[in-house]
Amino acid sequence: MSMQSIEARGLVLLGCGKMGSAMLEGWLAQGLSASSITVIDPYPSARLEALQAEGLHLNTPLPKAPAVCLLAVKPQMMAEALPQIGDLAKADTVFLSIAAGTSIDWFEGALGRRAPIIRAMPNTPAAVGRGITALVGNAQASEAQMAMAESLLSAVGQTVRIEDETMMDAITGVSGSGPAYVFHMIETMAAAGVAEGLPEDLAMQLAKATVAGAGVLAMEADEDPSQLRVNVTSPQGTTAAGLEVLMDHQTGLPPLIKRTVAAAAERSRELGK
Ligand SMILES: NC(=O)C1=CN([C@@H]2O[C@H](COP(=O)(O)OP(=O)(O)OC[C@H]3O[C@@H](n4cnc5c(N)ncnc54)[C@H](O)[C@@H]3O)[C@@H](O)[C@H]2O)C=CC1
Ligand SMILES: O=C(O)[C@@H]1CCC=N1
Repeated sequence: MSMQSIEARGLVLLGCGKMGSAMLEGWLAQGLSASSITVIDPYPSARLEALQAEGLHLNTPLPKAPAVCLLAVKPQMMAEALPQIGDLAKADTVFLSIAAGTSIDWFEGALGRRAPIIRAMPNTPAAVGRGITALVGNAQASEAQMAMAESLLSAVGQTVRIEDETMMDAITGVSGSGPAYVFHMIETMAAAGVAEGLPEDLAMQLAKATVAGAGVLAMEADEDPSQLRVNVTSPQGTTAAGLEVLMDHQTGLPPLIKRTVAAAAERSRELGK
């Protein structure tokens, strides 16, 4: 099964907030037609309402047997929201959850043990086709259904299949939440530039372009990120002076990022309880 079968059978999106809409924008940009998508959301955005003119179904009755139902409400809202799509558990529909923390076992309890369920953790760069999504399926999710979910998710970035669902907490801490850390890095670099005397606009332009450029270089270069770092660093130069602060094992980025990712992973574990 591929994007064509999703186009033909339809896709239901339960909850279309920040992450759901990031993925939706990515799919629309990839050519999935708005008319193949049904969104269920009690608080639709103006963008969703506008997409109705292009054929998107908003809070309408569901198609009988959509290829996939993406579950994208908050973990705390999932139990309340699921009855709206419960009937699809009798159809040959794959449930694809992106909810942090919420386990496959929990979904099997809610939707029935026979339902094909795939748990995924995407991130918001999906909106520009540069996301990364990890996914793992239950025993009922067939290879064809896993491949279908992968083709849907790979339309908005990279995908990686995992075998061990418990890795999802750490994955959430690294890549699910990770864009927020990087955005904060941009904010703090820009603020630091202002503190050094730059105008705000220029500092933000420099910070954004630097993070974006370094990200693309990290993806495209043959060298690994540590070598790319070395390449910037002239002996006794400016970067060496900066990195001495940033790489300090007590007060620098390594212990800070370790604690940051650990706190996010721990919250993911808590959400699963
Ligand atoms: N924001 C992110 O970067 C990421 C979020 N996630 C997961 O995606 C899910 C959604 O997160 P966000 O988009 O950030 O939250 P959000 O709050 O922006 O979106 C949730 C949407 O669900 C809707 N909703 C509330 N009750 C509903 C109901 N009963 N039926 C249908 N829709 C309902 C809300 O109106 C809202 O539009 C969460 O489970 C989160 O763990 C996963 C990866 C990254
Ligand atoms: O903050 C959250 O809980 C969600 C999951 C990963 C990113 N956002």
